[in-house]
Amino acid sequence: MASKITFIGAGNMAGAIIGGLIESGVSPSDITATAPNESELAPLKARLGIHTHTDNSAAVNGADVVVLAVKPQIMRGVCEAMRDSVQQQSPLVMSIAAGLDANTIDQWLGGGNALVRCMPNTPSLVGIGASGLYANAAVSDAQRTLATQLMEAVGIVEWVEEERLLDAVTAVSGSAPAYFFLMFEAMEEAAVKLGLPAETARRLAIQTALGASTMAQRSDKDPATLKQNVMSPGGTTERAIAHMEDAHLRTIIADAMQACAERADAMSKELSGND
Ligand SMILES: NC(=O)C1=CN([C@@H]2O[C@H](COP(=O)(O)OP(=O)(O)OC[C@H]3O[C@@H](n4cnc5c(N)ncnc54)[C@H](O)[C@@H]3O)[C@@H](O)[C@H]2O)C=CC1
Ligand SMILES: O=C(O)[C@@H]1CCC=N1
Repeated sequence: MASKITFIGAGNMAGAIIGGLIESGVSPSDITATAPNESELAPLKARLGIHTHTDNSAAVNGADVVVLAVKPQIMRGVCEAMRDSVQQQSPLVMSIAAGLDANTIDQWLGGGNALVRCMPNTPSLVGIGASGLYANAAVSDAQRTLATQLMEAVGIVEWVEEERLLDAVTAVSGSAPAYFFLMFEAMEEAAVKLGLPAETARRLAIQTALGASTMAQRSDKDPATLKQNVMSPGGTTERAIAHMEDAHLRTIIADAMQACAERADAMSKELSGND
């Protein structure tokens, strides 16, 4: 992928994707990242060897892809300030912001832009990301391929043909690393109560999640069958799972994901001025 990629914003998510891209063989010299302060950029430049800039408009010059990686709440100001550069350069614009619709961002950038919305997640940092992508009508087949290549460098990619489905992607993968981290916290706390040292409990819980994920990915059996295979009749797992079902864990997860998707939709309306 010999394309010049500029990241507007150099925080958690941009850092995760940049780290993954370099890990996958993209040359650091093809990557630029921006932030308002040199103090935030200097460690990134030193660690990864990428170009950095505090001027967004200047950083857009020469870019084939511009990844918008600032917080949704400041996206409007950031886009409007670099509108002229984007219009002149006509790069593929990729927004990773939660809940900001493609049309709104396109308008903030002057209109007529080829725009891909992407919902990534932080495991992109270790090359095991999961991203949902949506393209507006101005995106060419070649640009779709480029967006796919970019995000496949840091994990798996699923395209959605309806933009509203990105809210569901946010609920199932964008925000979801945090659900699993919560699970690790809870399992560690519970194991400590059962007498294990915290460090031992953490290592066992994390390794078990990795093992379960890897098994689920490689197996031709569905998760329900894999679960059943752990549950000996009258045994220990059956008791634990019964507790989770009785406590309505499925409903808790469904409600949490519904709240997540609704928040993405509400943010979009608030920030585009359509609420
Ligand atoms: N953190 C996550 O797990 C995920 C985040 N996202 C989206 O990614 C975007 C970024 O989120 P995070 O990386 O978590 O935020 P962050 O706060 O870590 O990073 C934001 C970056 O924007 C920079 N910035 C602020 N003002 C700027 C300006 N005027 N010009 C250029 N850069 C500027 C900051 O210096 C910082 O580097 C958000 O829109 C969020 O919705 C999407 C999926 C997952
Ligand atoms: O919490 C958020 O708003 C962002 C979007 C998905 C993950 N983090």
